[in-house]
Order: sequence, then structure tokens, then C-alpha cells
Amino acid sequence: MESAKSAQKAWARTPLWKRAELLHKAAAILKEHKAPIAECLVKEIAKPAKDAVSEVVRSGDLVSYTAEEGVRILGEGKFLVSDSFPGNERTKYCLTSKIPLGVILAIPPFNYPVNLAVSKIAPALIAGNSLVLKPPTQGAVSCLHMVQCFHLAGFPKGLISCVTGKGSEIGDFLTMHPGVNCISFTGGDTGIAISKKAGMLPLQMELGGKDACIVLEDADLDLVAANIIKGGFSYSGQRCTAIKVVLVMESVADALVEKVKARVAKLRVGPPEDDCDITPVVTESSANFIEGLVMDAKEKGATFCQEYKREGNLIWPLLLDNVRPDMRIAWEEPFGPVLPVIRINSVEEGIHHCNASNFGLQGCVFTKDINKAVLISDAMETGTVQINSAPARGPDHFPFQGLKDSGIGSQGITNSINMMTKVKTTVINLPSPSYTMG
Ligand SMILES: NC(=O)C1=CN([C@@H]2O[C@H](COP(=O)(O)OP(=O)(O)OC[C@H]3O[C@@H](n4cnc5c(N)ncnc54)[C@H](OP(=O)(O)O)[C@@H]3O)[C@@H](O)[C@H]2O)C=CC1
Ligand SMILES: O=C(O)[C@H](O)COP(=O)(O)O
Repeated sequence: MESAKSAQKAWARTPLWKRAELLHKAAAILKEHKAPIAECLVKEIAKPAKDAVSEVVRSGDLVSYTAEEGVRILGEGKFLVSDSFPGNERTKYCLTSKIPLGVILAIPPFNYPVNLAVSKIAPALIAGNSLVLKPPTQGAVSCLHMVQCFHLAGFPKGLISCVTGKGSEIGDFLTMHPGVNCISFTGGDTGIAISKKAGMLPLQMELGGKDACIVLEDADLDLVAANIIKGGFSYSGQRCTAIKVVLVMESVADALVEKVKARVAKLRVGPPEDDCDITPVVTESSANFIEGLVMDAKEKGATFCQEYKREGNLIWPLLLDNVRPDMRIAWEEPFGPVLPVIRINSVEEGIHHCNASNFGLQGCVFTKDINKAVLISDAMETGTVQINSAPARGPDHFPFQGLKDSGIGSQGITNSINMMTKVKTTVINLPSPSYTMG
């Protein structure tokens, strides 16, 4: 914490173009090291091999984009004159600029240990902050490799520290440390507890989701089925933006379920090294939790479209039809390859289910009627609604935010840079009014 504090003072005096130059260098090194870092992701968190490489490449691109965006938005300030406010002459010139917050504590989750770490590191650095990164325990080795790329790029010593350790053991020390000036956290309910303990700090919280997929009668069902597979089952459903409940109009439900079933049958289940679609979930306790949701749905009469199968942490993809609101899986996020389908008789019923959730991350709606889609988007209480595509955070420069228990603040490159700065004002007071004559 102390080295982060002193390194930040020097870093804030480093010209913006130079900070950007170093970030571009780090981005290039990160991409050069994509193979060993991706290998760590495969081994540590069972991310399918191709997705692991994409995560690293996407992260390099994110760092470069942040450098460019930072140069633009941090290079500009505001100039205000006093006579625009009633009762004032033009005697005051107000200059505003964006200044760093200080030490940023960055805590990413296991599912994108590299990408969700750099989405905090790069904006923090371009804005002149220093970083203490607490990587997820599963994903820590990948994070350390990634941080090494920043060190190889030549960032000053102490500016980026990676502190490994279990969140349950070192979390409180870090989040309640007086040297921290901002916390950027992505993860589960832990974020809610951190928000309560953190005190008067700027917080960026990206938490869980129960993203709903509303399917109307006129939707292109092949498109919907393809998106349900991608949105519900990629990385075995371990994405905050995964489709976590399908709300389909009864009249097209049979047809949609058949189409999704056919595609589920084609998913390859097995080790991440073989680039299988469905790989073991991250921990045994996670697998047990998922199983608990499945058993609850079974007891309460859900229709199993496939046989439930589990070997250790590997859970076969499962579509549960005829799920009802009294089942846990209707509301809780499995963070695994199990997807509930609720049949609805009106659009309002779908919107009601979506809005009754304590989460409000993303959602999606499938229809050919763009006017209806916009009305539904406006009615859904979520940070983002995707029309005719599955929920997704990317591209990484898009704003990304959750309502209700899904978060505080907004991410995305531009929003993160702004969030990791504060406004500083200098007012020049003139002895007598001065009007620019042109
Ligand atoms: N909205 C979003 O963008 C995203 C949300 N999520 C959500 O995250 C959850 C799954 O991810 P998961 O990694 O298990 O989430 P967790 O909340 O368990 O962990 C997230 C991070 O917090 C750390 N942590 C744990 N306890 C503490 C503590 N007391 N103080 C400080 N840090 C702590 C973890 O470290 P350690 O690993 O050592 O426990 C990890 O680095 C799901 O609910 C999912 O929806 C996930 C990704 C993105
Ligand atoms: O952590 C997550 O799950 C992400 O923020 C989702 O990112 P993605 O939509 O790009 O997979």
C-alpha cells in the first residue's frame, strides 16, 4: 500500500503521452505472451483453449484502446465563465480538469482473471493512479503473468502490485485499508458486503446477474436458439452476462425448445485443453450448488430436456423446461451449464419476471418488430438490453453496468477512466469584468 502510494505521486507527474506510450507497449507484450497466459487460463479455470487465447488478445486491445481514449478525454477540460449565471459579471474564469484518485484497489473474479483485471488496470494507469490488484485465487497465476507484461513494458516499480491470497483471508485488510482511494470490484455478493464496509470511497461494482431472454411469437427461432446456446452455455454458463432464464411465449415454446435441444446435443463436453464447449466448473462447491438448483427443480416438477449428468466438477449441459416461479432456478444464478425455460402467455408476464429479480445486469429480447423491442427494452429494469442478440459485455468500450444488486457505477473503457478520476477546479478571479470582444 505504501509503495503504491509513493509510486502514484511520481506517476501523476508523468506526461499523459508517456503513460499512453507505456500502455501501448504493455498491450503489445501481452499479445506476444498470449500462448503461455492462455495456457494458464486453461489449467487454472478450465477455460476452453480458444476462448483463453481470445481473452488475452481482447485484453491487449482493451489496453491500447484505453491509452488512445485516455489521451483524448484526459487531455480536455472545461472552461466556464461566471456571467452565464444570474447576478454575475464576467469576473471569474473557471478551469476544470480530471485528476487521479490515488491508489485503486482492483478485485476481478475467476471467470475473466486477465480481461477483468486489465479493464481496471488500464483506465487506472492512464488516469495517473497506481494499482493494488487482488487477483482471484483461481486465476492468480494467469494474473501474475499478465502483470509481468506490464513490468516488462517498463512501468515504474511499485505502481502495480499484485497481492495474491484468499479473499476471505486478506479481503478485509485490503478493502478497509485507509490507503485505498477507490475500489473496482467484479464478482458476486461479496461486492455488496464490501460496499457496506468500504466507507466514503468511490466504488465501481459489477456483480451478479440473472439475464433474461424474452422471446416473442414473431422471433426468428433459429437465431434465438443459436443465441441461447452461445449466451447460455459458453464457458459453461460461468459468465455474469450469460442468459440465465428464457421467457418464451407459449405458442412458440415447443418449437424453440426442440431447436435448442438439437443444438445442446451437439455441444462437446470434456477437457478445456481439447477446446470442448462445456468444461468442468470452477470448484466442487460450485458444482454442488448447481446440483442443488437442479434437484430443487426436479422435486418441483420441471421437465428435463436431457438427463442430468455430472462427473466431479464436469456437469453436462441441461435445459429445464416448464420451470415455474416457485423453483429456485427461476431466480438464482447457477453460474453453470443449466438453463431454465419459463413459458409465458404475455410480454407483460416476461417483463414482470425480469423486473421481479433482485438483479438487473443485462437482458435480451427477440422479435422482428423493432418498435415493440424498444418498448420492452425501456420496460426492462436492467443496465443493458440487447435486441436480437444474447447479452454480452463487449465490445469493451461499450458502457457496462448493472442496476439493483448487479452493481454500482458503470464500466466500459470511457466510463472507467472517468470513474477513476475526480474533477479539479481552478478559478481565476479578475479585478474587473472582462468581456471578449471578438
Ligand atoms: N457483473 C459482472 O461483470 C460479473 C459478475 N460476476 C459474478 O461473480 C460471481 C462469480 O465470481 P466469483 O469469482 O466466484 O465471485 P466472488 O465474489 O466470490 O469473488 C470475486 C473476487 O473477490 C475476491 N474476494 C472474495 N472474498 C473477498 C473479500 N471478503 N474481500 C475482498 N475480496 C474478496 C475473490 O477472491 P478469491 O478468489 O480469493 O475468493 C475474487 O477475487 C457470480 O455471482 C457472477 O455473476 C462475475 C463476473 C463478472
Ligand atoms: O465476467 C463476465 O461474465 C463478463 O463481464 C462477461 O463478459 P462477456 O459478456 O464479454 O463474456
